[in-house]
Amino acid sequence: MERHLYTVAQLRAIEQAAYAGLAPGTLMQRAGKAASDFALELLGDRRDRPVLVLAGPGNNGGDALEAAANLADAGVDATVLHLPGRRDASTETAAAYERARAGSVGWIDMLPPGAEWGLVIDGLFGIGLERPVDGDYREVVVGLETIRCPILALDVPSGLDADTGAVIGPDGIAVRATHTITFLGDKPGLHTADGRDHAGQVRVDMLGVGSEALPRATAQLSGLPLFAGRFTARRHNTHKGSFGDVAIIGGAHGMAGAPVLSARGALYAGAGRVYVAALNTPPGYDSSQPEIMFRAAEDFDFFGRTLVIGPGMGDSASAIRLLARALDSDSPLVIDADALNLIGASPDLQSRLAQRTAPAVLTPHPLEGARLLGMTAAVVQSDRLEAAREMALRTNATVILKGSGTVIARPDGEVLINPTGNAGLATAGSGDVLAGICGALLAQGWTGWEAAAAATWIHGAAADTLVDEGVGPIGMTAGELPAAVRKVLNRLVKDAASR
Ligand SMILES: NC(=O)C1=CN([C@@H]2O[C@H](COP(=O)(O)OP(=O)(O)OC[C@H]3O[C@@H](n4cnc5c(N)ncnc54)[C@H](O)[C@@H]3O)[C@@H](O)[C@H]2O)[C@@H](O)CC1
Ligand SMILES: Nc1ncnc2c1ncn2[C@@H]1O[C@H](COP(=O)(O)OP(=O)(O)O)[C@@H](O)[C@H]1O
Ligand SMILES: [K+]
Repeated sequence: MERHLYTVAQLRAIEQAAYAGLAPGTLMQRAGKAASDFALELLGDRRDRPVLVLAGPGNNGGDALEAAANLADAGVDATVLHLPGRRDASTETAAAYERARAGSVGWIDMLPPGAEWGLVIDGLFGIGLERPVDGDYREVVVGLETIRCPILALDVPSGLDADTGAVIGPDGIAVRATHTITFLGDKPGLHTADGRDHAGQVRVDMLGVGSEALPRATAQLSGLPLFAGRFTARRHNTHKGSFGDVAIIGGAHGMAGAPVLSARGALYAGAGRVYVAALNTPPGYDSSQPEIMFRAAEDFDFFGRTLVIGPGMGDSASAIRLLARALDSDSPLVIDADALNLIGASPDLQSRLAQRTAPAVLTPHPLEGARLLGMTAAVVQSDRLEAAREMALRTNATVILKGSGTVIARPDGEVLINPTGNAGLATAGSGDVLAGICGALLAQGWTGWEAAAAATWIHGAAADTLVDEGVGPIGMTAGELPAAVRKVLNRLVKDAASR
């Protein structure tokens, strides 16, 4: 249940249904209690430090007022910066205000410059945000940028769109929280686009609402339960043919490195045999990875092989011919980089792709995705889930829309958001490695959906391991990923065996 991600429309329905069976104010009191408990946990043994509580005009502000009253009752020095707006508050929020007023909470109406806080609680706006944060609200959010203490956002960091993870407005601003406690179900916007930077660590509190009251979520956070069953120990009586052939098709003149990175990704993710089918005259061998076999792409037989097409492939007539041949083949296919751009520009290639029956996984970054959809990258980024769904529907393929909080979509509209990975991956070639890992999993018999979900998760987890070891995020290179991927994979298999 905690993996499920709900839209604002779904959350409103959950909220209404829950409301009907409870005394007025119950949900807000529960939200306030969950928030103050988390705040006390974050303060730890620094409970003597003052806490600033930002309370906005709506029910998110009501949650904040409940939390402030609870903290004051617990002996914490809690100060509320109250920005109630012009509309009347809801009955619950008005009650929360009265409660906070009656207690020992302090009140201010602007951020005192230079004040130091042990914790800030952001209850300006939640899922009711209607427009960019401006005026006094904006001033407060700007003021928070210089405050050095944990910031706990209630429900959603104020200014962030809970559905998309985009900061609202062309020149928008949103609170950058270190932690978010989110109510009645997790939200996609906390995990993709700007979401990861603004939400920090996310905790979900269902406010006592049981899973029977929840609608079916079409989005969820990706994670091991979705594919852990695939991690089985290798049998002894196997050979290289048991683990599939992967061929990377790419490497036009001057771009020979890209398919080699994909090939290493495939090799370290367990493919039995790995080829680079190069468009340009292939090198004899790769001295640092002599296991990779090089062939000329035009003469290469695709039959019985999993293909990763696109890395460093260019847009020559030969590239287009090879792509058409790959699309028409029965081989499982990962389509990356230049191959995506070629498909975006050709209705003929688009229809060949849509007619395939063997698995196809597309791995666009936002600009490649924009070319596929005939829009700008900014529009793709403004709603990554919708863009990925649209691409999957149009191409009849599994789509991995890369970037912070990679979105994986399939044609029936189901989406996953990947929680692993970090900005160390923002370096040339890391996408090539991802395509190779995905190819290796397809070659080992995984479905497109499982391969896409697991490849993305493992790729991100490998990067997280490297950061833990001090190898990044700054200066992490794509070439360092494959060995880390191998470690992650073997650990997963070992963990699965010991369960
Ligand atoms: N209604 C319920 O049953 C519950 C609601 N909860 C909280 O209530 C929140 C939703 O409450 P609301 O629907 O009142 O929405 P919000 O509290 O997010 O904000 C809506 C209010 O802010 C104003 N507003 C929106 N954008 C603005 C902007 N950019 N500048 C200035 N004013 C702006 C609106 O006119 C409205 O008055 C949730 O996020 C959650 O925190 C929780 O207490 C749980 C239960
Ligand atoms: N800031 C980031 N946080 C998490 N993952 C990232 C970030 N930046 C890039 N990535 C990941 O790194 C990879 C980059 O792929 P891509 O843009 O195709 O690069 P290239 O074509 O150079 O290999 C993708 O898997 C993407 O999701
Ligand atoms: K908030």
